[in-house]
Amino acid sequence: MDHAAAHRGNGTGFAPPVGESAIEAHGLGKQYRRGWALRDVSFRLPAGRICGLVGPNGAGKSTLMGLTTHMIRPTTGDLRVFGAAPGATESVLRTAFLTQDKPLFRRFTVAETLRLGRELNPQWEQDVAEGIVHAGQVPLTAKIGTLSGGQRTRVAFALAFGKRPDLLILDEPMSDLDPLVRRELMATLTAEAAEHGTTVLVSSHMLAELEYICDYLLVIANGRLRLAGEVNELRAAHALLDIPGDGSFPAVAPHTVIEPHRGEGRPGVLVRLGGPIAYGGPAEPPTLEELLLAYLRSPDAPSLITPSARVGAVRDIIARDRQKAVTV
Ligand SMILES: Nc1ncnc2c1ncn2[C@@H]1O[C@H](COP(=O)(O)OP(=O)(O)OP(=O)(O)O)[C@@H](O)[C@H]1O
Repeated sequence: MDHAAAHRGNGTGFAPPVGESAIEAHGLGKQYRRGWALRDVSFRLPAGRICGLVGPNGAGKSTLMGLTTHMIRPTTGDLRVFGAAPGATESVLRTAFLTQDKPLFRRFTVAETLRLGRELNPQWEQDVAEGIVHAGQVPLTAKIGTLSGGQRTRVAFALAFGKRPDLLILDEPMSDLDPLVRRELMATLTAEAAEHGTTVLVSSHMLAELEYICDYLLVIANGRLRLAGEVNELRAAHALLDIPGDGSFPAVAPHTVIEPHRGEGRPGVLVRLGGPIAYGGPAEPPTLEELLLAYLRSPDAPSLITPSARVGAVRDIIARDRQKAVTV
């Protein structure tokens, strides 16, 4: 699923060409009194991708989203949204952020909430926002405070989509939705993203659902980046082999064992491939869920960043910015 191919911008005049970075982080870190929430994180998220952000509780996912939306300032490093600082007007206009707590004014009606969205956002699309609200039979006259948690989430989704952002950031958006509504809103998400080339960064603990919507992936554990890149490339870089997981089997030599004992019925050992598979037994690519579970269970596994997710050295970025400043 390459949403970049479908990109046609949002009429803001900021439409990213194919190949542009939606997010670029260089040596990004955030330190609190208790320690580092995020440390030395460098990656790029190409525009037009739907990217899952995965990691255990406390891994640093919300911190990364907060840094991307200028709600948190970095301790080290640098982050750009479509080439601009997160607090710059260009980035703010192009980004919508749906937080875990989805703050809405409880005394406003749904219609008033959407009106506020329209007044605050120059690119507002009332039809899109109302369509999402109507699909859930949420009355426009109802006060936000009287809605169920799931209905409030739907209104928050309508606000985020109505803004018609180039970058949509969703922090565990689906956790309070019933399975049917989750499916419906995921279908809305993928259809909107494909039609408008929206880049989506979505954090979730629901691994099977991420498989359904994501074509790109960032995995964080203990504040550090473990995996980054296209789902297909990351899956293809691994295999499930039917060998002993203790490294005693000679064929494991060029490969790195990520998880030795999965115990889930499929061939036993998940390896990162280091060369051709040189044994006659079964070798299957892992599903996205199997890959994610293996990395979540093995937080010390070496990191893997595919070429499209790699960034240049910070000095290249500084040189590029200087060049921009000269040519503008
Ligand atoms: N304002 C803060 N002050 C101090 N520590 C913080 C603050 N915010 C986050 N942290 C710490 O930073 C680390 C990363 O937290 P973060 O909320 O980014 O994790 P997360 O991956 O989003 O977790 P979850 O899946 O539980 O939502 C945690 O150890 C957390 O306790």
